[in-house]
Amino acid sequence: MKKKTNAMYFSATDTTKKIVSRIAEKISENLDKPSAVNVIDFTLPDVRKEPVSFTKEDIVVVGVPVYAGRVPNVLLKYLNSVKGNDALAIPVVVYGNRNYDDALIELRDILELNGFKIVAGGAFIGEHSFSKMLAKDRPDEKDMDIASDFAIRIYKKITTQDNFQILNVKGNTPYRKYYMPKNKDDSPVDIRKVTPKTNSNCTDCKLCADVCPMGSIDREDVSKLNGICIKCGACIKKCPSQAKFYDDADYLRHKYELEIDFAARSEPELFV
Ligand SMILES: Cc1cc2nc3c(=O)[nH]c(=O)nc-3n(C[C@H](O)[C@H](O)[C@H](O)COP(=O)(O)O)c2cc1C
Repeated sequence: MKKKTNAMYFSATDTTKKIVSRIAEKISENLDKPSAVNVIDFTLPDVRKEPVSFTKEDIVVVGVPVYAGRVPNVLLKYLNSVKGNDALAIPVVVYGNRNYDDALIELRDILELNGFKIVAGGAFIGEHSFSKMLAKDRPDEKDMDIASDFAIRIYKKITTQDNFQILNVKGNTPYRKYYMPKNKDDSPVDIRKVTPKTNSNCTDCKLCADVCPMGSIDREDVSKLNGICIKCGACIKKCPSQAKFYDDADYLRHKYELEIDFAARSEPELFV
């Protein structure tokens, strides 16, 4: 089969990257003439300035993390600009063990509207961006095995079918509103304005500025922000000196509540 496999993802703390890469590699391995997977990692802002288009020879595994139960809104402009031209697509969302709500159905719809044919979709679990406890170290080996089996089912579907009808996935239409955390009085709180602080462990290595998906961390003074913070966790989790942290009371309360309320393990859900 003359198809080219692509892994396309946004992944601030690498959980989405792991799942999407495994699925794409396994599909590619199973093709008659496996070629290296083409990677489009659109985590950093410069990559999102480049136009992307595919052809009907492409299979594209597209992954995003779930933010507030939806596709991260900061990615909508870029995702809407990708041209499918009848390429086959596999939408994948990765969430932090709370819920993926309407993220998968939203990603499916975006890709479909962009001219992709949807073969299958999946929701996987990754360590929560806000926490080192919630879904700790996921995706783990069990998740990766499920991703591999999913890829084999996708490969079989692609090789036995050429007409892809609308794929049913879990989620509501119209989509529900962006999920909002609650404060101690049970009122919704907006944590969008929360920004990371920098402590004296900082060695000024600039890694945080390099990995910020919004390009917001000032390279001259890494304790300053020149743009928005999406709370993606990249600067916090990737800092080699544990110099970045959040101290906002509502944010910390939300993180603690998630760790307690969603401690029970969720499993991936696949739609083929
Ligand atoms: C702003 C924000 C909102 C999030 N909202 C949700 C959510 O609604 N449900 C959930 O289970 N996880 C949520 N998460 C956690 C991420 O979906 C999860 O940790 C994911 O694995 C991160 O992917 P990445 O490692 O590729 O960045 C959220 C994370 C962030 C940063």
